[in-house]
Amino acid sequence: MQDQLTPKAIVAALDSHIIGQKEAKRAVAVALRNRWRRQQLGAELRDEVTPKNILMIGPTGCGKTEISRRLAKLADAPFVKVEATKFTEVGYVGRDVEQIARDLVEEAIRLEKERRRLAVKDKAEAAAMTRLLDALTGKDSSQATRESFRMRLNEGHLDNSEIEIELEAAPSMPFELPGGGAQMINLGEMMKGLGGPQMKRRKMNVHAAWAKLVEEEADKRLDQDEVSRQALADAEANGIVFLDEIDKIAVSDVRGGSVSREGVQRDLLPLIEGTTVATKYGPMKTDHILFIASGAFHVAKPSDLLPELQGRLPIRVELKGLTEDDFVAILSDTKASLPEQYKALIGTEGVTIAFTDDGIRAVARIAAEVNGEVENIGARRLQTVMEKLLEEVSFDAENRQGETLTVDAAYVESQLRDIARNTDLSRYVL
Ligand SMILES: Nc1ncnc2c1ncn2[C@@H]1O[C@H](COP(=O)(O)OP(=O)(O)OP(=O)(O)O)[C@@H](O)[C@H]1O
Repeated sequence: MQDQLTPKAIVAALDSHIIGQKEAKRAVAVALRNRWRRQQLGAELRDEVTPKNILMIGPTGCGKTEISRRLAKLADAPFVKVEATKFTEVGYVGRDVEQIARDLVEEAIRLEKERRRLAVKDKAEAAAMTRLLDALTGKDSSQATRESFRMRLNEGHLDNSEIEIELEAAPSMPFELPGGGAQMINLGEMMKGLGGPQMKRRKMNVHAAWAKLVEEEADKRLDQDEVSRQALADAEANGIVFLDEIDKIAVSDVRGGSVSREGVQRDLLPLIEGTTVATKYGPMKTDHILFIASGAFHVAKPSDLLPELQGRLPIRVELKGLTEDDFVAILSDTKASLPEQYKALIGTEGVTIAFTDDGIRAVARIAAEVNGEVENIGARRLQTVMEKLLEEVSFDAENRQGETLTVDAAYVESQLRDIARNTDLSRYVL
């Protein structure tokens, strides 16, 4: 799978979700491909090749996070987003930036469990069904009773019935002791030594109970040590960290109380240059994490960053502010676009929504106008505009079953024109 993710294939996949921003897409595509290329090298050279981190420069809401998140999803890579300014807040101390690496490992654990749960799904479901039937019919119930309940369960008839089931009380995963990630105790193992994990009775509906039981049975079948080992390796080799608002820590002028911006840059540096962070799953090397830093750079310039940091973000790409035409394309040409989402949601109530081309154009125009007059929040504006546009039908849908609502320019005007014209009002509503 990974070997088919050539830069062109990656860009094509990103194109179905993100309009424009060609340069940024190419940069992340090459960065991802370089990871695969590195894996093909001999061990000696492989260690020498470090990622070329990326600095994305562009206004808010133009696709910086979206490109990075989609890239991670495509590569099935662990991904975390952090606001760089978070570390300038009062109460933060230097070491806290290491939390970024720990969060990345947690994310890798989640992904690894998800992959492995799939492999044990059939067995876990069978065991969960036995426990569910025990709870519903009693352990000694006849085969016939169990069969009839099994059928009703499978058909979903019992989904909303309340049931009491026994679930593990303590999580069977290692936890961290205060004062250091390297020390750890495996609570699950300790519990086993004491005669198995503690169970706790809980009431919930059958639907929720089924999900919990399957998860518990799947986790029992996972080798937790193996999960930790794989996840750690995955975070080290494939992790992607998105560092937002890097421009806001570019000028070292904050005094009095909060951590200075330059201080935060200095703290981040070892993480980006490559260091080892103690996590509860073991030490993690950060050398090969891909960092994508991003910012609008309206005031500060990339050259205001510490020289060492500039050197660690060698690939610079500029993303453009989005225009009305881009908004039309975002609404019409992306996968699972907002209009498609609303159509499907309202469709569940038996109401059909039909967007016409001039309706879409009108939404795009209003979004662009409000961005120009109030504040430019990029494509995020489309969400507030669409929400307001369809507020009435969203609320009323149950009384309009069988109807078709045509969203054309006239309808958009009627719903939004007054608000859009009134700058004060649109400041609050759109
Ligand atoms: N070029 C684009 N094509 C399609 N959708 C976009 C585009 N740019 C932004 N969006 C949509 O707008 C929303 C916000 O975008 P995103 O989170 O990428 O902003 P950003 O550029 O990272 O801004 P910030 O720096 O403020 O986080 C997302 O829901 C995204 O889907």
